[in-house]
Amino acid sequence: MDDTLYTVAQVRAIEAGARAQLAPGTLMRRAGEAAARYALELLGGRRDLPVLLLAGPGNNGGDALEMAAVLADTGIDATVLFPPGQRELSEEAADAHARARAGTVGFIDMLPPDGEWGLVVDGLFGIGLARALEGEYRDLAALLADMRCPVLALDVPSGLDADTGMPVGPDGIAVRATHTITFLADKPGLHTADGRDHAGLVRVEALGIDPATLPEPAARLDSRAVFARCLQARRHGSHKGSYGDVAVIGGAEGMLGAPLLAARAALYAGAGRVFAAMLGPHPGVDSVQPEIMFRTAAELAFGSRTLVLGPGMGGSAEAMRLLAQALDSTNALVLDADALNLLAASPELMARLARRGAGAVLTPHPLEAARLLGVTAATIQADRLAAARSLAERTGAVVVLKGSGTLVGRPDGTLLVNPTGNPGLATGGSGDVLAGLCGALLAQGWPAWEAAAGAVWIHGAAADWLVEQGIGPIGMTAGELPAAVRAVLNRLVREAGAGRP
Ligand SMILES: NC(=O)C1=CN([C@@H]2O[C@H](COP(=O)(O)OP(=O)(O)OC[C@H]3O[C@@H](n4cnc5c(N)ncnc54)[C@H](OP(=O)(O)O)[C@@H]3O)[C@@H](O)[C@H]2O)[C@@H](O)CC1
Ligand SMILES: Nc1ncnc2c1ncn2[C@@H]1O[C@H](COP(=O)(O)OP(=O)(O)O)[C@@H](O)[C@H]1O
Ligand SMILES: [K+]
Repeated sequence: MDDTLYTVAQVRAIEAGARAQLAPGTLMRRAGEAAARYALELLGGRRDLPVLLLAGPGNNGGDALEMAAVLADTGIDATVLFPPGQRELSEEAADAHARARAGTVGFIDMLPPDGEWGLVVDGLFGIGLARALEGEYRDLAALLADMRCPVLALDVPSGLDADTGMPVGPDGIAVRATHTITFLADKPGLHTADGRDHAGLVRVEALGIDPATLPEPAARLDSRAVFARCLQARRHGSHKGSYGDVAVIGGAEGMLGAPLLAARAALYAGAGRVFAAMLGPHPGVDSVQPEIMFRTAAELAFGSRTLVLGPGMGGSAEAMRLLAQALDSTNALVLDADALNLLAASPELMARLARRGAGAVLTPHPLEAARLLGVTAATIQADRLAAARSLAERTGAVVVLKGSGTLVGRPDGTLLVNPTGNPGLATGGSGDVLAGLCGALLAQGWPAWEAAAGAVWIHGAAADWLVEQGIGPIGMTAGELPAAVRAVLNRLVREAGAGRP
């Protein structure tokens, strides 16, 4: 699988290199042909339905014109909406325009109110969008939201920043496509922040460029390949001590649920022994999950346990002391929730974390990340990749920046964008499950990078599996995730070992 993601600047450089080797117009022709093939696939047996193509003033519009010409040649009723007042077309877009005009493509300059289409194609703007959509382009993008047919975006949904996954410009809007065919290489903004809502299903069309000639990507999609080497089948000659201990430290008064969810997730993800070390009053046993061993946090011996600090931990002096002790230890750490808020409030604790070196995974959601970087959550979301990079660099830890298209970053700048998961996870406690799962993988000997990448991917895949069974996205609960995590993890291990007797 090609999992590489390139920034707009990188794609421009790749494009320039390719152009130098090819006859003028070749890339646009290939883009139009590939998009037309995809359109036919999306139409399936309904080739009698008309296709509407919106063509903008730049080369994205040129792709749409080229595509319209190809579709018309195959007998499709293709209509191009080419808003009036277009500026001068590039030479290749002008050629595409002439080809479309020469065939049976219909041209309109306003959207008919009662038009019924089998497919609408968004070829308004691609990677050349320089400012927020305005005027008629903004109106057209908004109208596409009401289409009852598939909407195929060419290269990038118009209005979306392909680097960040956010609409371009303050108060900007972007087309919401059901499908995107993106050219030359995949782009991070199609997979994170608002990107998944705007891009829909993403297909990459390399336009004949050999992927082997591409430079090092800005980021990659998270996939099982990242953590495959850690997917080990269990040995008969093993015991609970072989799979590590996880201690979840949290649970200040009135906040027992969060550490319990993390502890259950650790258990279902295969940790040998799981402790819940509570700062506040706590029961002696979890009657649903009696395997969890309760301790009072002050009495917990860290030993060589993997520590998951933060779920429901609060901001007391004791919480701060435990965090400082954990940071000074050599134990593998997952820092979540209140542990992150304490870190954000204390330059001294941040310095200890940075001094610590490897072995810590931080799992902030955007607001926690904002506190850590001293900015707003909106600033984090405006460029999630930059935020994840900066946090990993400043803390020296592996950073998981949560939310749709979760990012996993490490201090050397390596970045993953997670493609699994769904909005069923937008429910209280799902982050606690992620922290516990990550702790269990660390306890079983996975290095921090693989544990973070694996936990994020598996957590999302578990939620996807629940949705497939009708359990969510609406009403999915965090408590349902651990068993789904277990199912996914066992499947991955089975598949990794396939072929072995
Ligand atoms: N990369 C590749 O290899 C290949 C790329 N190809 C295709 O080319 C696309 C990139 O083409 P592109 O550079 O012409 O940019 P594009 O997105 O069409 O828009 C730029 C135009 O819009 C204008 N403009 C900008 N913002 C505006 C706004 N808010 N409101 C109004 N106008 C605005 C801007 O003019 P400006 O006013 O800024 O001077 C300019 O005229 C790429 O996404 C892909 O589809 C393929 O053909 C083959 C291979
Ligand atoms: N819309 C979404 N799509 C995909 N994943 C999501 C979405 N919303 C939340 N998540 C995931 O759910 C988890 C929520 O974590 P967090 O915000 O810490 O919640 P809590 O504190 O309630 O546990 C994270 O792993 C996040 O990436
Ligand atoms: K587009």
